[in-house]
Amino acid sequence: MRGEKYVRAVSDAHFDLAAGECLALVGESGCGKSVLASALLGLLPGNAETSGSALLGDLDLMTADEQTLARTVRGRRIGLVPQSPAAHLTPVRTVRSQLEETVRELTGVPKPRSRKAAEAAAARAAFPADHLDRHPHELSGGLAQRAATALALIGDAPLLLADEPTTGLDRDLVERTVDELKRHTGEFRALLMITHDLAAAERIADRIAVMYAGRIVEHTDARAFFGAPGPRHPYARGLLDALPEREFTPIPGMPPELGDLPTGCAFAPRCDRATAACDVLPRLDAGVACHHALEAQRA
Ligand SMILES: Nc1ncnc2c1ncn2[C@@H]1O[C@H](COP(=O)(O)OP(=O)(O)OP(=O)(O)O)[C@@H](O)[C@H]1O
Ligand code: NI
Repeated sequence: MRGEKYVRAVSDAHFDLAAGECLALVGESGCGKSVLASALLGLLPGNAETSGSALLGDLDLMTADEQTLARTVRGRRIGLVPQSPAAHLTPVRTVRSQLEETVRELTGVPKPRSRKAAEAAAARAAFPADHLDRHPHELSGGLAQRAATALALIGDAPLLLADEPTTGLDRDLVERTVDELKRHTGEFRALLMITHDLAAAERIADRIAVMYAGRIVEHTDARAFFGAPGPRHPYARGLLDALPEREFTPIPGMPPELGDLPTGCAFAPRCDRATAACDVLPRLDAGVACHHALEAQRA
């Protein structure tokens, strides 16, 4: 940023994802979820700096050049359901023409047959056929979301990256959309779903990674997280307890500024279990980045 200032949007993120698996990445607004997704696709803004590696098969996405990413990765090896579909769709062209072009480009279906294939792609994402000839600005948020999902599924990519794929959708459509993503993932593809919607995550995720202030603070089996023994990190527990169908108690305070993070645990100022030990940054160990949670586990 200007004036030699740095924003640490994502730090020490580490996870793997196998074919047939769904990992849900959850955490509140601004914690770094979309930055992580953009980094995997080589779509970070020009001033961003990255280090580390992200292997997709043998290809390191962090060091791959733009041509490789553009020609072989985006759409083909990683399908993206973008966070802001209205901004992602081309404003001056109809949904139909964008779907048809994507079908021809990614699947090699020739022009005469691309119309039918585009309609099938729309139907997969529950995008209504009678809206295909509309432009993006003529769509509601939920319809733009479905158009973006339809586009993301066309390339049959082995990894699907869905950034808030259910924003703006009603509950039954949320369920329908995540079920379709899960069905599409099947045995042979992997799904990384970024979401605020813990109910959607519970419905389809095998594993949950909880992010706070740019770090993954808990990474665990979804069944253990939503059922027993439940979340172990105090922040993750707070997220679940904040749900209306649970205790409906919000986490007090606000997340920190990522440009001005404490050296220790970033959640400590909001945590009722914080002690002097939390001045030392807890690393993710046995799936949780909290000194107290680890202690409780060892006891
Ligand atoms: N282009 C940018 N320039 C500077 N800082 C940025 C930029 N994009 C993101 N950030 C920083 O990275 C942080 C994480 O942003 P990100 O979009 O990943 O959050 P998120 O977890 O996806 O939130 P949301 O749930 O609202 O989409 C932001 O809080 C912001 O400080
Ligand atoms: Ni985001």
